[in-house]
Amino acid sequence: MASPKKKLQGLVAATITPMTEHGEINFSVIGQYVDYLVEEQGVKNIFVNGTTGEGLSLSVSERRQVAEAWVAKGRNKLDQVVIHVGALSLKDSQELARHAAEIGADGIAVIAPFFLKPWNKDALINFLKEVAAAAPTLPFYYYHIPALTGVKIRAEELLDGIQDKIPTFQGLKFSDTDLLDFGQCVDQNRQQQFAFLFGVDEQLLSALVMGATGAVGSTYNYMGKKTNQMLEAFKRKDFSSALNHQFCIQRFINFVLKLGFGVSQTKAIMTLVSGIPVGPPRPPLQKASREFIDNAKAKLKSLDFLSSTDLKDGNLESCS
Ligand SMILES: CC(=O)N[C@@H]([C@@H](O)[C@H](O)[C@H](O)CO)[C@@H](O)CC(=O)C(=O)O
Repeated sequence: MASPKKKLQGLVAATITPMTEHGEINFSVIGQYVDYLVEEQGVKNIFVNGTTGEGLSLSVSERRQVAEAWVAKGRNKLDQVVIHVGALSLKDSQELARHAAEIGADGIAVIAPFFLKPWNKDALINFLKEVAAAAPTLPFYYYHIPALTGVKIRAEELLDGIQDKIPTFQGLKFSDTDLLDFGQCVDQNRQQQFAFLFGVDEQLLSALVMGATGAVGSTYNYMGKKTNQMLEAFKRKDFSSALNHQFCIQRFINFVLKLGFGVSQTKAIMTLVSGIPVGPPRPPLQKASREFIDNAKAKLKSLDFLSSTDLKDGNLESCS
């Protein structure tokens, strides 16, 4: 059975795939991006080619190159690099899984195929098992994101007996708000050393109470430091501080969600906060609007998430 160097825990940034204005992948900023995550955000684990990374909008060849770049630039800097290898074609998924093992990634994750869908647990397990078998030395994570895949099989049901079918299974990335399902995954698998990674950043504190061992998300790219403060407060059982941090994070996410928030807006915010030009998204997604960027910038400033001191004085909303 695959056993990772150490259990995947803490924050995992769902990396953005940097692109040029012409829609090509901008590999040249990936080294700078790794340094920014580690040095400025205190985030040492990454999840590559997932939702935020527009993995399903890249060709297989691009996905291989992106995975290679993150593994190479992250060497001796990052703790773990997990590659999302889910695809509609089992063959593509297996190729990407094999490739992740060849390049020395630390794990692979797979979403449910979402066009011709598996309609029951056995069909989904069968697909996942075939992908996992292509990389028998790598820890395998199931990426549960029913709102995007449309595959509603409960994670609790899927996890029941999963290691008998997929011996490399090491954990769950749970991107859903059903805390009953999440809690039951934790409760019913207490004897296992699985990683339970929550994927709804604005609700992470609730998931920590429910037993999450870590979190994968888009906002850890630029709010990792703030979220780490929440994790530290939770660890030392300072729940009042932890809640203040979560509320602060919620103030920002709630604000942008109301404006319309997705991968395009994540890319714009990352460029704004980090100064790393991660570029526009690839069609069918469209660039974030100027109006969104201006509003998000003002909100980030008012919450002290930007280094600028412009609006600091007398600002009641500040989270610092
Ligand atoms: C639907 C979606 O994109 N969810 C994000 C969250 O981090 C999300 O952006 C955040 O909670 C704000 O709503 C992650 O779960 C996605 C993710 O981890 C990934 O990019 O693979």
